[in-house]
Amino acid sequence: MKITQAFTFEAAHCLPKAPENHRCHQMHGHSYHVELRLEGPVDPDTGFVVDFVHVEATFRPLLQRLDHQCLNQINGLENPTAESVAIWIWDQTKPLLPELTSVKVAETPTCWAEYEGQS
Ligand SMILES: Nc1nc2c(c(=O)[nH]1)N=C([C@H](O)[C@H](O)COP(=O)(O)OP(=O)(O)OP(=O)(O)O)CN2
Ligand SMILES: [Zn+2]
Repeated sequence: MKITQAFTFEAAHCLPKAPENHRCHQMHGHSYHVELRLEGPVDPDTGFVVDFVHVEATFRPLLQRLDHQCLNQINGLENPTAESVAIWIWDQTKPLLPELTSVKVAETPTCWAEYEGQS
């Protein structure tokens, strides 16, 4: 069974490795949309794969590190593409939520990166 929980945060970023004439080279902001997907058997007692309340409580401290921040100033996010934000979230969340199978990070409703580990 797959379950997904969605979160949002507001943040500024620039992409220093993009060419200077690239529109994302300059500082700008996004309303980021994050989806955490978890997979596992449904516990016959609770009816849950993992309690959404537990997922939210586990992810909240990481979300607070991102929300209303300049992502470039966060360790490991010096080049904060959607891809690198997804990997950063995965690396810190997977040890806490072993059932995690995918992290999706959308900068806009039409652009996102999805990371499933090790690629
Ligand atoms: N593969 C990637 N390509 C780009 C990334 C990325 O993270 N991974 N990021 C950007 C910029 O952050 C850019 O802001 C992305 O948004 P954009 O497509 O430009 O959409 P905007 O909302 O900023 O602009 P619109 O006016 O809505 O088009 C670029 N590429
Ligand atoms: Zn951007």
